[in-house]
Amino acid sequence: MTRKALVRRPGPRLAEGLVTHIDRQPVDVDLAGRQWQAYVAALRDEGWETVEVPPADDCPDSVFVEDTVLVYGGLAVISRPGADERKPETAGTERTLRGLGYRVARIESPGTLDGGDVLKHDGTVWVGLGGRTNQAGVDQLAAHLEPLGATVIGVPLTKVLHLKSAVTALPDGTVVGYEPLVDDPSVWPGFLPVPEEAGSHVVVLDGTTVLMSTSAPRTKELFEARGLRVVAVDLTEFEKLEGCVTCLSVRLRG
Ligand SMILES: NC(=O)NCCC[C@H](N)C(=O)O
Repeated sequence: MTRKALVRRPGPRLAEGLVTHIDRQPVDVDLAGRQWQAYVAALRDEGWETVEVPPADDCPDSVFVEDTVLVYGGLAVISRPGADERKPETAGTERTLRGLGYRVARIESPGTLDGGDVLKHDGTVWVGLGGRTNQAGVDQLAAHLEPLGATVIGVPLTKVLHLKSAVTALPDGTVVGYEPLVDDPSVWPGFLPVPEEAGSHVVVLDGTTVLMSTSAPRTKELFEARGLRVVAVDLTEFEKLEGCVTCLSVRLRG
């Protein structure tokens, strides 16, 4: 299996990125650049080839490349971000994925969808319906993915920015989240509560390894006790903008 990850380097306006559910804190753009380099290095060290999407420096939030697309098998569904400021970010992602040979579909108006609202595991696709993604966006995504065998399920989301700000899945499919921020944990049988908000966010690197933030040391121990290997990176400057470990890349498992 080839493992590639799309990334997009942070632009000079990063500190102006959107904040919705948390208070704005000053972002150190130089430190963010170093944290991004370390994130990319961690992916490479774990055997992922990283592919840079061309910068979109007019868009402060462009580093959060996950929001611009949803990839399922050989299909790239280009998103239509719920925040108008972020809509121009999708063009570069589309060019890059076409260049890699992906078929392309698009979420069209009046639909909106952010990639961060989409959690996939084993043919099931949960989509957070809240601030950034609307029902038309979910319906369009379902129309694109159901012919490929996926089951698409809309999930209410009110407490955080994106579904994957609340929950992600471990390699075995166990959905993890910080309960105070999850609207309805009963959506996922076997839901595993974690003790820290940043512990909700994992990127699956392989069948036994996850990437997560150093901001969740107790959750790291919990995952290690379950037999997982955890690679941890500092993401403080992106966390100040409601970003997390998932949103800085798009994982392509070819
Ligand atoms: N998928 C993600 O979790 N994306 C984070 C996006 C954060 C950005 N400041 C935004 O509000 O759109």
